Amino acid sequence: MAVEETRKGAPQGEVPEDAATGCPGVEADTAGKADSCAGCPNQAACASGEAANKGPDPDVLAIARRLKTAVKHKILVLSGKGGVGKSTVAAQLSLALSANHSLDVGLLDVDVCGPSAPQMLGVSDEEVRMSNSGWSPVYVEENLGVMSIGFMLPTKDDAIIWRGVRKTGLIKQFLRDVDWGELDYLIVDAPPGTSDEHISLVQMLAESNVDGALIVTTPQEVSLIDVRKEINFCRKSGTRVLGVVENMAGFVCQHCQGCTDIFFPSSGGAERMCKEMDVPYLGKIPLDPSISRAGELGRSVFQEEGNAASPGVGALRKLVAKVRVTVGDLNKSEVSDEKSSEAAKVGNVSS
Ligand SMILES: Nc1ncnc2c1ncn2[C@@H]1O[C@H](COP(=O)(O)OP(=O)(O)OP(=O)(O)O)[C@@H](O)[C@H]1O
Repeated sequence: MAVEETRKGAPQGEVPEDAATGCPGVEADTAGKADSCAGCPNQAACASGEAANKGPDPDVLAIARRLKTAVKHKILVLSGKGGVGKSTVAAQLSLALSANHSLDVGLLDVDVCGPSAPQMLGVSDEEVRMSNSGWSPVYVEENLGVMSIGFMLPTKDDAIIWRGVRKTGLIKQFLRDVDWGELDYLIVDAPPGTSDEHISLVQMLAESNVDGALIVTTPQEVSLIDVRKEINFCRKSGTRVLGVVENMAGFVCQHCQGCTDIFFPSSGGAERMCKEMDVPYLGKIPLDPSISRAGELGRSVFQEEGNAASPGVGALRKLVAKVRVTVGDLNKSEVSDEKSSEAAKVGNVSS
């Protein structure tokens, strides 16, 4: 039915068999970019021009030249809903990886409406510089660079009131024009949801060998509903789901050690949803004051004094190791060695 409707609206021969309802046709200027293209299996091929044999989009190729081989692992950090801790996970993952001085790490914050990486990495007063080879990231450490639209706003309180096209244009520029050099990891903090910017991000990276997406949720059904959509979006766009991490899952009282579910998992939480949707579950991170304090102060939660025993830190540490195993940077035996190595606790195992 959907395909029939589609075919009525587009010139003969231009609509793929499995096209989504409202397909504008593979030759159209809006091919792969129209609202109706969201979730269509041909979206990336149409957007790149491949479906119409127009040849791939030159920007997609330019991004691939920059990132495909120079950056070993590219991980998108996604969430269905805002405020679930996506930027916190992206920032702490970057900080934890870069604690291993043999790893070069970049954090690209393309959450254009709520850029928080500069604050979470403690570099909000820095400015981005332009060089002959592109924009230079701001360096938190010698082996940790960050790029965010937050650096380009005149003041911290300025809002970005841009239409979708301009936002997606900026994301494209960030992917194409930031000179990261060689990296072991590029962590991309994406906008929440499955918005236009989000779709463009995946399209723009279509030729860059992205490892996959790490999806952050809270235990509540309101967040899980959106995560299911996010997982379906990943499937349709050919993005591997590296796993789902359940953030803010319980609060452990520092006085009595009792655990309270602040965000009640009414439908069984993320673990059950992962089983139902057949995607990896990467574990829980509790609500932990040491995590929010580290984010506020722009520091690594792993290196803050007195945090070693806090439940959130242990959970984040396990997550970092699981992510490294999932992308093939560590094997499981190296992870078990981690338990006896203090340095390895922040993912500091030679790769
Ligand atoms: N496990 C946690 N324990 C304590 N505080 C947390 C935890 N995770 C996140 N937070 C806090 O929750 C707030 C929201 O987190 P964050 O900004 O990372 O969410 P987000 O999903 O990136 O939001 P947005 O999509 O709106 O950018 C922050 O103040 C952060 O410090």
